[in-house]
Amino acid sequence: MRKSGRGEMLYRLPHIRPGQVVGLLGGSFDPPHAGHAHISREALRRFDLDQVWWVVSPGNPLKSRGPAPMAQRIAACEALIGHPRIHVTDFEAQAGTRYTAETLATLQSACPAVRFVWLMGADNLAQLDQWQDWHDIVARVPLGVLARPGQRISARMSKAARIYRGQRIPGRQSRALAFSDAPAWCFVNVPMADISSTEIRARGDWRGLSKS
Ligand SMILES: Nc1ncnc2c1ncn2[C@@H]1O[C@H](COP(=O)(O)OP(=O)(O)OP(=O)(O)O)[C@@H](O)[C@H]1O
Ligand SMILES: O=C(O)c1ccc[n+]([C@@H]2O[C@H](COP(=O)([O-])O)[C@@H](O)[C@H]2O)c1
Repeated sequence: MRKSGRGEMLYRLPHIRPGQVVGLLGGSFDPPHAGHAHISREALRRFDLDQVWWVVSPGNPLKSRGPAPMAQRIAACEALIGHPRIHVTDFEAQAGTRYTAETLATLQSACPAVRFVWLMGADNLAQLDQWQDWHDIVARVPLGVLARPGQRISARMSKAARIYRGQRIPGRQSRALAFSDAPAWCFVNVPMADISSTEIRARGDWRGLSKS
């Protein structure tokens, strides 16, 4: 990250044109897996996005276990993706943000002409009310929620889903989400990929250098 002549922060970000729509998939990616790639491809199509950015988190504020080093996770994401409209960013490390509300505020001021949608699996919607300033997140960007095995009911019954039930866009209108004013959210019933980073770590297939 550098400063421009006028003192603005200049971040290294994937190339994007004014007016385009970016879906942000925040995650630990410890490690990245086919489920991340699958929901990103589905999100591009179902929410009519121009790009998806994988926002690799320096560390989820709700997880006590530290992830593998950032450089290792970024390299694994880049090796896995192989899609021209899905990109990886270490934006949170550059900006020094950890909480999503802060990340979104910083990103929106860095890219005022870009439309952002926050993407998440259904498990994250179920926990959203525990995130810092979560009402601010919902007020800032539309939320695109993708089905995840075993999480459909908990997501639908979640506090966030109940409080914002009037702002839900039906799945059949998912292509309207990005151009809807926040608060707006949409749950899409995509084919599900039964895979998680936890399972891969448990199998010992990821030589993360993380501390437990
Ligand atoms: N198989 C999947 N189906 C749907 N959503 C998923 C899937 N895997 C990950 N996601 C979503 O991707 C985002 C980033 O997930 P994350 O990097 O934490 O992977 P994870 O597999 O959930 O990891 P862990 O098992 O360590 O919690 C989250 O919004 C999560 O809900
Ligand atoms: O802002 C918060 O309080 C917050 C709490 C939990 C998770 N998040 C974000 O949610 C995304 C998914 O996290 P994870 O670890 O489940 O992959 C990632 O971008 C985290 O930074 C954010």
